[in-house]
Order: sequence, then C-alpha cells, then structure tokens
Amino acid sequence: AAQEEIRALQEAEIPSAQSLCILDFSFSDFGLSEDSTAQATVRMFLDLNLVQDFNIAYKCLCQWVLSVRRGYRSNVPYHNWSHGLSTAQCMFAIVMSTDQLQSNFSRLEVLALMIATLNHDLDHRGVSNSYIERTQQPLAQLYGTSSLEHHHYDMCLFILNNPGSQILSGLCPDDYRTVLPMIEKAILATDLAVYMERRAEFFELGQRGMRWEEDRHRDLLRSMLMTASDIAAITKPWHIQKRTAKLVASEFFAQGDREKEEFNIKPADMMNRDNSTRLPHMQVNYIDGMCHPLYQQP
Ligand SMILES: CN1CCN(CCNc2cc(F)c3c(=O)c4c(-c5nccs5)[nH]c(Cc5ccc6c(c5)OCO6)c4oc3c2)CC1
Ligand SMILES: [Zn+2]
Repeated sequence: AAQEEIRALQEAEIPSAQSLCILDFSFSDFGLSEDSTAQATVRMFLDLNLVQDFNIAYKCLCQWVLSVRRGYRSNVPYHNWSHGLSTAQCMFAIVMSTDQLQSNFSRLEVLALMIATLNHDLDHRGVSNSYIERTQQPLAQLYGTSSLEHHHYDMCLFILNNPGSQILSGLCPDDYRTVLPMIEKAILATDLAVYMERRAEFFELGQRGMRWEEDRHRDLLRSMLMTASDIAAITKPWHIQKRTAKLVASEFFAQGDREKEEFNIKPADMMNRDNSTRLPHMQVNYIDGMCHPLYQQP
C-alpha cells in the first residue's frame, strides 16, 4: 500500500461501530467509500480489543488492512474486496453478539477468524475451482484440490510476512504457532465443496447439545462459522440481496462464456448464460440446498 494512503488511514478519525452499522447483520458496504471500508476494518479490530491484546502496532494494522484491500481484484464482479469485508463484518457481528452472552471464543480464535474472513478470497479471479482444474490453470498445477483456497491462504501469509504489515509480530511463539494453522484451516474451509462434505457431521454433533470443547470439534465449529459468514450475502434484506445476486450471476456467466468459447466445454447450470431465465429457480435452489440448512442449525 502507498505511504500516503497508510498515513491518511493512520491519522483518520475512525468512526464508531454504530455509525458504520457494522454490528448489524443487515450491513452492506454498498454506500461506503473505499476509505470508509478500510476504516470499518480498523474499527472491527479496535472494538474486538485485538490491537491491545496482541500488541499490534497501529501503523502496521493500517498498512495490513490496505494491503489486503489491494490484494483483491476490482475487475471481479462479486469475489472482490467488498465480499471480503462483508464476510469479515458478518464474523465481527457474530463474535460481538455471542460474546455478550458468554465468552464463546478464545482471543486467538477471534484473531484467526477475523484475519481468515478478511483474507479468505484474496486475489480471486472470478472463476471456480472446477474451471481452474478443468482448464489446467497454473493454480491447478500447484494445488490438487481447493486450488483457489490454497492460493487465498498463500496470499494471506505473504501479506502477514511483508515488512510493515506483520500484525502477528507481537505474538509469543506459542500463540504464533497456534494461530497460523487456525487461519489456514479457516480459509481452506471456505471451499463450499469441503463445507458440503463436513456439514452433516456438524449437524449431527449439533443435535447432541455439544459443548464444542475438544480441538477437533472447535475446528469444525470455526469452519462452519466461516461458511456462515461467507454465504451471508443471501441473508441480507431483499433489495441488497437482489443486487448482489446480479453480481454473482455476471461473474458466473462470464466464466461460462469462457468455458464455451475458450475451452469448448459445457458450463454447469449456474454458469450457463442460456439459463438466465432460471435465475429465480437457481436462487431458491441455492438457498434451500446450500445455505438454509446451515442457518437453521440450532
Ligand atoms: C456444482 N456446483 C457448481 C457451483 N459451485 C460453486 C457454487 N458457489 C457459489 C458461491 C456463492 F457465493 C454463491 C452466491 O453467493 C450466490 C447467490 C447470492 N445471491 C445473493 C447474494 S449471493 N445466489 C446464488 C445462486 C445463483 C443464482 C443465480 C445465478 C447464479 C447463482 O449463477 C448464475 O445465475 C449463489 O450461488 C453461489 C454459488 C458449487 C458446485
Ligand atoms: Zn467467499
């Protein structure tokens, strides 16, 4: 990120959570300027007490936020900075609402989940894993499965290791060794194919009135929370949801067009522009099949 941008953010008066509406599950960044989205991210880290709990130098936090924002591609209709911020804001609202009741999450978990949500789709190219794997993109050579998510984590780590944005430099070695794998697992958990494989176990455990104390159970809980934040766009008020669905459609149809033209392969239904008339049908299918079961979980 550029020095004057960092100084501007560092010296800015960061608005309160209330004035930014970041405690609301109906939050949308649609009206916010690029600068306000960076300030909203700083506000989340401040209000979660992460800055003082983990001795994060404020200038470092500002540079890190701006580097993450820059790490998203603005020419991608849906999987861009706005989606990364919205996902992090949903996690912020979850943590802040549940922690009022009892301290559900450890400090390290909150730090890991906030870093993971904000970074989880870094450098997304607007195409799905199946596209990358079927068309033998370089990313597919690097990672067999979840190629996108492995790349998102790689980029997250790259920014965390960049001089000037090393917000984890204040952690003791034990905390550092604990939080990085937590962030990696959380980002890899945002591959919806992985979520679909693991959610049955989560629902089954949820029926047993779990206390979610064992490590492997906490991994599963954090993974499900990542997906709940990642797909929260369909929980927004209808006028917001409608606008976002159009962005998703334009991103998916662009992929379908490339599959037809460049690779002469038949796109999946969701990616095929010929199905534009079936948008409402696909929307309902997606919500009923993918999303509602997760939000219904007690
Ligand atoms: C086989 N499948 C193929 C698809 N694959 C990737 C699925 N991943 C994803 C990831 C996502 F984030 C969304 C997502 O956020 C979606 C939303 C939203 N609505 C409001 C806010 S977000 N609506 C729909 C369904 C849909 C409706 C109309 C369409 C369409 C998709 O594509 C073209 O027209 C979504 O599908 C999604 C599918 C999973 C495996
Ligand atoms: Zn995402």
